[in-house]
Amino acid sequence: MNTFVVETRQLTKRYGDRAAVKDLTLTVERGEVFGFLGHNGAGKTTTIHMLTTLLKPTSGTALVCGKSVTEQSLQARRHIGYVPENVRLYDTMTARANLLFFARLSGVENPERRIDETLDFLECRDLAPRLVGSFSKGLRQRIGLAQAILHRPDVLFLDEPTSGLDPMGIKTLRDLIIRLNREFGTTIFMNTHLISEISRTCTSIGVLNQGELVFRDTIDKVTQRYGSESSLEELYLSVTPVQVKGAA
Ligand SMILES: Nc1ncnc2c1ncn2[C@@H]1O[C@H](COP(=O)(O)OP(=O)(O)OP(=O)(O)O)[C@@H](O)[C@H]1O
Repeated sequence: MNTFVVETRQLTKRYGDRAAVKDLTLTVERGEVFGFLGHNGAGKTTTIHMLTTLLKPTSGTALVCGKSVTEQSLQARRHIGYVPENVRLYDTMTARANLLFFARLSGVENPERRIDETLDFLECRDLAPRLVGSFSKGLRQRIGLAQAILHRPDVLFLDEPTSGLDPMGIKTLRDLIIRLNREFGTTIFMNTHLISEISRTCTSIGVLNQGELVFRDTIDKVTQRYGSESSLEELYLSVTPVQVKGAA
């Protein structure tokens, strides 16, 4: 049986004559916590948008749980949860009303019960009656995460999930991601530019540089070969050389 949850072949997105993502061939296996690392503008968000069916690739193919994100986007979406960098919620509604709205949109059965179970899992049932407009970034993120897993997706995509969070918020989110992976078996695909997050949370890593995949391995192998977190940083910098504008 094919164990790949994400499988891309020469996936490319061009804007004019510039490739934001170029010939990306990548697989992520079921159960992995995959960290997708790269400088600002490397093409990480563009990749996630293509994989979550939000953006049409220029060329190449991408399957999520065996479903093409272009030809079978509705089927693919059933397997996908997505937490964008800035979670979009209705500020004038309570957390529960937001979740009910999304649960009904995605056809979740017994939505009230599922919302309670999800909020309990995320240890934030107390947020349910509160207006989302009053929430800190960390609490919005938590409700965004609840929304993304209401339908129990096979794979959860997170775009820079720790951006703007304080150290406690980062730790809470990290623990939740790890629990989600261990207890629900959810495969995680996480964009980040924080090497510390990769080494603490991920089981495997891919590095994107100027739209191209320049490194892919498991964290175990990386640690065996390169040792500590500072060596991981050296590895990252060595595969993502800074391009100086105007240089030959
Ligand atoms: N709609 C668009 N039109 C033109 N260029 C775009 C568009 N969206 C993204 N790009 C360009 O594509 C490249 C990749 O952008 P992307 O947002 O995917 O990078 P990223 O790795 O997610 O960066 P960051 O960490 O800053 O979010 C950048 O050069 C960006 O300017």
